[in-house]
Amino acid sequence: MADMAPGLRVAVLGAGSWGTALAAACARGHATMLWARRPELARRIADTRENADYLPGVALPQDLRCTSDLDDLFGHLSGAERPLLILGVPVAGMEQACREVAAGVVRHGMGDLAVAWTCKGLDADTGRLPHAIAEAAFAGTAGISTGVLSGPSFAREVARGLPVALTIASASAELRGRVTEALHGGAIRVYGSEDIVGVEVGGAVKNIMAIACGIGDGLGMGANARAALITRGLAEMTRLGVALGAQADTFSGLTGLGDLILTATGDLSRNRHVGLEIGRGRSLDEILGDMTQVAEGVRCAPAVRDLARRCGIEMPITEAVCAVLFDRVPPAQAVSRLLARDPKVEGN
Ligand SMILES: NC(=O)c1ccc[n+]([C@@H]2O[C@H](COP(=O)([O-])OP(=O)(O)OC[C@H]3O[C@@H](n4cnc5c(N)ncnc54)[C@H](O)[C@@H]3O)[C@@H](O)[C@H]2O)c1
Ligand SMILES: O=P(O)(O)OC[C@H](O)CO
Repeated sequence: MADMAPGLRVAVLGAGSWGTALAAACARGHATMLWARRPELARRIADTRENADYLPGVALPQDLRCTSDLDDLFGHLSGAERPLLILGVPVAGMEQACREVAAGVVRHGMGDLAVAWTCKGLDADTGRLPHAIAEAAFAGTAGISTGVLSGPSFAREVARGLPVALTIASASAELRGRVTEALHGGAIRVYGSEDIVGVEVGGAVKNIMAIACGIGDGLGMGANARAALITRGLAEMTRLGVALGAQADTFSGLTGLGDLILTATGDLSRNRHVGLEIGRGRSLDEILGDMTQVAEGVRCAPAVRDLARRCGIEMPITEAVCAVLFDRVPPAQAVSRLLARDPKVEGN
């Protein structure tokens, strides 16, 4: 196919709901290849033009190529003037994906590759943000520039061509330019940022707040409680982010408040769904057992809580979510504990 921007070629690693939606969006203007971990899924997508496991009912562009062979993916990218690789894997797959990327770059002798990840969370074992995982995995491999793509975006809506605004954060203007060219246009707007830490902290913490709001709604706590959780959740997110070096105003943008509102109130959210079901009285094991897609906030909540404790940052809603999910504290009791905290000055 003819590229709208000659020289830009895109690959997406990870054929879950978000990777598939992004690959479909990129394929409308640029030569794009999607990599699925399971060969059987890659074959089915190529044959049927549908990812029935993750985006059933969505017709994928005819031009989108699909593979399960990483060498196909790097072959597709390595001949390009301006190659862009988008990582569509969850945070649990980030380290392995980055290692595969570093090995592929070396194997294919690539001197330039822009890599943008899309996961929203932090490493459940180490508390590292995604950029720290990438930095470690890419150390010693020349030519890789990096960034994080985030913002309020349900995959299913993007796949249907509904309007969305995203943010690409990177120190590299060239990388921000490639991601913008790959996605901006039609129903998609892409904004740039240099605040990688702020964008990553927003993405990780909003999932926990969506679980909290889901719990509140599942308990029937009402709209006032939901607004309070969103607002105080934003305060928690901002405190942690600023302590880690983020800019405070990033949290009033798309990847902070924007994504928090979407995920905490939108019923397409998997994290909100977990909270709703907990509030209605189901157990976490039962809920997760019924889900085929990832709810990043569940694994991420204890890591955020522990990181905040190490930084001396108060995150009472995050603490409450962890207590309900993992310490068997009844949701109503966790709410009572939150309400019983000492009065304080707003803004702190
Ligand atoms: N779905 C959305 O609306 C959306 C939007 C923006 C960002 N995100 C973020 O994108 C990331 C991916 O989410 P998703 O919605 O596509 O998830 P998903 O559950 O739909 O799909 C996950 C994909 O990653 C693969 N995967 C799972 N664990 C893996 C591992 N350990 N190593 C390699 N691959 C692995 C799965 O096979 C699957 O292809 C998450 O961090 C999510 O928060 C999702
Ligand atoms: O379904 P969730 O809760 O993972 O949210 C999806 C996106 O992150 C919303 O921006």
